[in-house]
Amino acid sequence: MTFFSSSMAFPKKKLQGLVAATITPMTEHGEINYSVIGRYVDYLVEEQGVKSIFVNGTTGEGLSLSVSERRQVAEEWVTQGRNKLDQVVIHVGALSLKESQELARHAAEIGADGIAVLAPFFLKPGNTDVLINFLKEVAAAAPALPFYYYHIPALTGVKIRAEELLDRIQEKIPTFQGLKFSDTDLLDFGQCVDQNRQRQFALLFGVDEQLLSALVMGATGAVGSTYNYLGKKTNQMLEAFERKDFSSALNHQFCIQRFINFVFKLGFGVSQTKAIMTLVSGIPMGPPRPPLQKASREFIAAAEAKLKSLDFLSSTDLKDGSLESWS
Ligand SMILES: CC(=O)N[C@@H]([C@@H](O)[C@H](O)[C@H](O)CO)[C@@H](O)CC(=O)C(=O)O
Repeated sequence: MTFFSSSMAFPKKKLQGLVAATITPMTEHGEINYSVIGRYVDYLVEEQGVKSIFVNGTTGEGLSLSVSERRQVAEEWVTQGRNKLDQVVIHVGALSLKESQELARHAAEIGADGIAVLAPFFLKPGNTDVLINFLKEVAAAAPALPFYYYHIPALTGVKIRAEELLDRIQEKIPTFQGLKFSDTDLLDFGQCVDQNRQRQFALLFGVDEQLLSALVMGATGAVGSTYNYLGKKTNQMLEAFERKDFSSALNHQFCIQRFINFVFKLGFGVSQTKAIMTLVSGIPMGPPRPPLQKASREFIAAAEAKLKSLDFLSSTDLKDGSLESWS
């Protein structure tokens, strides 16, 4: 899956376009349901036009899985995605440096296209250099894999600005390839773009409801949870933006916002993402892992009605994901 340029031992295939932050499907008993991952890959590619994935991140409940589960999930996505997906990036961040390194080595062994790491969020790095040194140790465990920093300050509580990190990380981590920027601070994001004049790094935006603003600012791609089921719609927005039809792009973004705003008011997170994906794709995603709780029937009914009213879902699209099968 990876291209090597002749002058460098380092893979340079750019991660771009929409990247789905994959859900980890589970059985009703809370075990990982590996059996549906093949179908999930086909769904992303054929129905949503999404050809790259970000595995074991926030949406994938990566930090709620054991190391052995994370390895198996990564392996299944790489295996099922072979010759179908453009890029499979594995999130290998963990509180333990050793675990993170093990996962990074494993990602390299199985032929993943890149790794991403978030800031350790319990005993936190106190400043930018300390954070970069931690990331460097992980990156060094997979010296041939592109490395991405996963910036998600609202969840990690690590408020180090991405533009400061970008400024210093390049000389410390030779495999550094870019950022996944999951924050609404467009000043910080804009300053990252401003520094990236040669466009050598991938600057991937991670707030789906604000993607158009980030595209204007210079995002080179996007990673998010809604691309699992709104990938087709978001791709239409990207196409409109590409052809400089900003009024259509804005209409698409507003339509996506109407849905996200609606579910936000009901309470939206990984559990609800699992339920919506089950509903839209017909592929059972199962419950989340505790402490997260399964989305309620009321949430599903309301989300289903909204998806239909926005034309994101027709009655004929509903398969076994419909509310009738929701227990
Ligand atoms: C906090 C959070 O889960 N953010 C999502 C967004 O895609 C988010 O679900 C979306 O913008 C709706 O708010 C992604 O940035 C997370 C992500 O890419 C991941 O699962 O690793």
